[in-house]
Amino acid sequence: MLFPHENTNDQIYFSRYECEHLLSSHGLRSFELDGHTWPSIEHYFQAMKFDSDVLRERICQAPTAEQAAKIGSRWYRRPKSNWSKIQVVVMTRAVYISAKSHPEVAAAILDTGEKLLVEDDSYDYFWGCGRDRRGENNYGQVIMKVRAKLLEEQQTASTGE
Ligand SMILES: Nc1c(N[C@@H]2O[C@H](COP(=O)(O)O)[C@@H](O)[C@H]2O)[nH]c(=O)[nH]c1=O
Repeated sequence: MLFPHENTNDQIYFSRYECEHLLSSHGLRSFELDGHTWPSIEHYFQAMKFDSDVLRERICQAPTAEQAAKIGSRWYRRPKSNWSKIQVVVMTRAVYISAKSHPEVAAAILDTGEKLLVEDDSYDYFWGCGRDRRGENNYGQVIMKVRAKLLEEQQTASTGE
């Protein structure tokens, strides 16, 4: 059986929905960004789909990331027109700021070393790897991008540059 996650020496499979996992976007670890306090990465990401302050505020107030995702779901309302172009950058910002606000998140990301990080979602071929593992894995890519930046910052700090 392929699922659940197959972790090996060089790859880590994880789910962004597992709130307790430090690489998850659903964990309730608040951070400040763009003048608001966001309860989770998912809250910020969903709110940024829309220009309406009312809708953003509603998403920000959702008690769980799952509820924030439901309000922002493309099944209910269409995101702003440039969303598909900016969504990965928005997610990257949220993951980076979350890591800078929560040392345990930064440590968990850095702890993955050079391993390939794969968001394990049978249904999502965009953020995850999809059922056949051929998906784009954009969420895994985002975490790896943030990991490279955190590592660079750590190395700069230790060499005193
Ligand atoms: N964002 C995206 C997809 N996202 C799909 O829609 C679901 C909700 O998306 P999101 O709002 O991004 O979390 C997500 O779980 C995934 O299945 N799919 C695609 O082909 N292309 C995209 O650009």
